[in-house]
Amino acid sequence: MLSLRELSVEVAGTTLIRELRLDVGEGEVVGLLGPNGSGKSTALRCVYRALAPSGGAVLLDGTDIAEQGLRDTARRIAALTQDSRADLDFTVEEVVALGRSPHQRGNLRLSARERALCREALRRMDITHLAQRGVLTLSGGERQRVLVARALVQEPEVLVLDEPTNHLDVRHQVELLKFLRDCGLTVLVALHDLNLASAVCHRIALLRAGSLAACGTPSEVLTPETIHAVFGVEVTQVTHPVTGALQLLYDLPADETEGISR
Ligand SMILES: Nc1ncnc2c1ncn2[C@@H]1O[C@H](COP(=O)(O)OP(=O)(O)OP(=O)(O)O)[C@@H](O)[C@H]1O
Repeated sequence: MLSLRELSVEVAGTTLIRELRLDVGEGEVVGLLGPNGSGKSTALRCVYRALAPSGGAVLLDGTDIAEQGLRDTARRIAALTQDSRADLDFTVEEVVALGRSPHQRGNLRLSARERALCREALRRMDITHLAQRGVLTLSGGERQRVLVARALVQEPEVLVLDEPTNHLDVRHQVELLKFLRDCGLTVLVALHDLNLASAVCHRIALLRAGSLAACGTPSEVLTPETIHAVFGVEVTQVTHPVTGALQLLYDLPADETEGISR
């Protein structure tokens, strides 16, 4: 269980996160949603320890992660972040293998089991055909899938992802989110697409100006009233005719669309 306990972040006298309290149960997928600048990335940075909170704590199975070594945390929490980089002149295969580094000491020498793990991650992310390509030659979406594969070979208990669907085409967005739903890991994922979040997340935590505005199942949180209060847009709720998932249609005012040439 991952728990954010009254997590607060203050930078240069400005409060970016205010006493955020959130639990992500084992095997649960929780979506972190909210407008630009509401604090999603800042909260996630505290979880993968790129940032130390000014108050509160991040607990993993009841233990404050700040009391563990960074390597210990990296064995248990893998992150795909907006700052994740794959800009070394390495092949895809080499970058994915780097996911094993928290489990190793000294030179990276993979066992047969670890090599099989890497092959499986390449297959899952549909990048086996890119294994020998230099990462610098990849498209944004291909590179994003390499970073997810690298996180998977870390064999974490918790996956933290900051807008992982960035750069992905619609097929790979759907496949990644389906994978997150089915992988059995504890997942905390920042997303902008409310409909994808509704389809994949067990629960949604909605941030507004660094505070929790709402938290609950997609149908509890993604109400027209809450969406209007937090994002300032009008939506209509519909039920997906096939999956039964709650989906939102955005109500664009007619007078503002009249001028758009078709
Ligand atoms: N080091 C910093 N110093 C000052 N302000 C910061 C710092 N880091 C983040 N902020 C501010 O904190 C707020 C929250 O930023 P954050 O990146 O967490 O938002 P977000 O919800 O992830 O946004 P987005 O949806 O645009 O990715 C923003 O207003 C940002 O400008």
